[in-house]
Amino acid sequence: MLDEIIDGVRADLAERQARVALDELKERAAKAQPAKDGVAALKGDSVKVICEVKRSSPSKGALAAIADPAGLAADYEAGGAAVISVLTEQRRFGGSLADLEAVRAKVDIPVLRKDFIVTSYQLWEARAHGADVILLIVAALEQQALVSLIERAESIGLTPLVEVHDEEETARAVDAGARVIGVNARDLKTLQVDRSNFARIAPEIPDHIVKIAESGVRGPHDLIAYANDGADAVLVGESLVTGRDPKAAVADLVAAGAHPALRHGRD
Ligand SMILES: O=C(O)c1ccccc1NCC(=O)[C@H](O)[C@H](O)COP(=O)(O)O
Repeated sequence: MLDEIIDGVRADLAERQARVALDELKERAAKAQPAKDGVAALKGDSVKVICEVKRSSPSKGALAAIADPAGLAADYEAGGAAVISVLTEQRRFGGSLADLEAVRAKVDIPVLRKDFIVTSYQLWEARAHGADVILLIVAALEQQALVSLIERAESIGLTPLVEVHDEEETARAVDAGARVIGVNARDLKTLQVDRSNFARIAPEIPDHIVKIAESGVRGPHDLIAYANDGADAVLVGESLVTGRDPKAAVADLVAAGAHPALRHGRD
């Protein structure tokens, strides 16, 4: 699945690279408002909530039309989201850089470009379109590429969220210098969600690194379970975009994440 997605990403990327020169992106990035600090947004007494703009997915197909991604992001922000995640991959997730730019223009909190990043060109694209945080998927990158993308992202002000699925990828993320690691519960081969991944892998992540539990959060009970296993933040897509009231759903998650009982061990 990952290879198939990345083949499509590379084809779309080649088309954009033929249209937009790297120097032009760098000029746009220089004019963008300075990147917000993703690490600061994800740390604190409470468990933070990253809310995703997600139209469709390989595992579920169409989820929600989302005619107004910026309006949805504004609802997420009003509900108390710490970061907005915008899927910009087009073929499987129905996203775009235009979505990223619209969301950036609407909200004040950091925005994550969630995509399958394989070259530094995509980092400049992310910055030029207003992203503050970018996703790097360990399974999609050789170690040298991972190290250099983390360094390049940091050098242009982006916070890399480094995504892992198992212990080996976690060791690679730590060695590469990740400051934020996301453990994705969704297996990239079977697309099945196994929430117990986080509890197994979190102890391998050093304390100074921000820990994010990604995928499969259906409501406050899943946030609480992830928090009890050491999550500093959760990343939520499907349950928010398919629910009736995203703002209220985010507020419920944020309230659960702020419960004093979860503070034990986080101070
Ligand atoms: O969502 C998928 O089907 C998927 C398949 C292959 C690679 C990535 C995929 N999703 C990206 C994500 O990581 C999720 O959108 C994100 O963690 C939110 O998950 P959820 O709350 O379960 O929608």
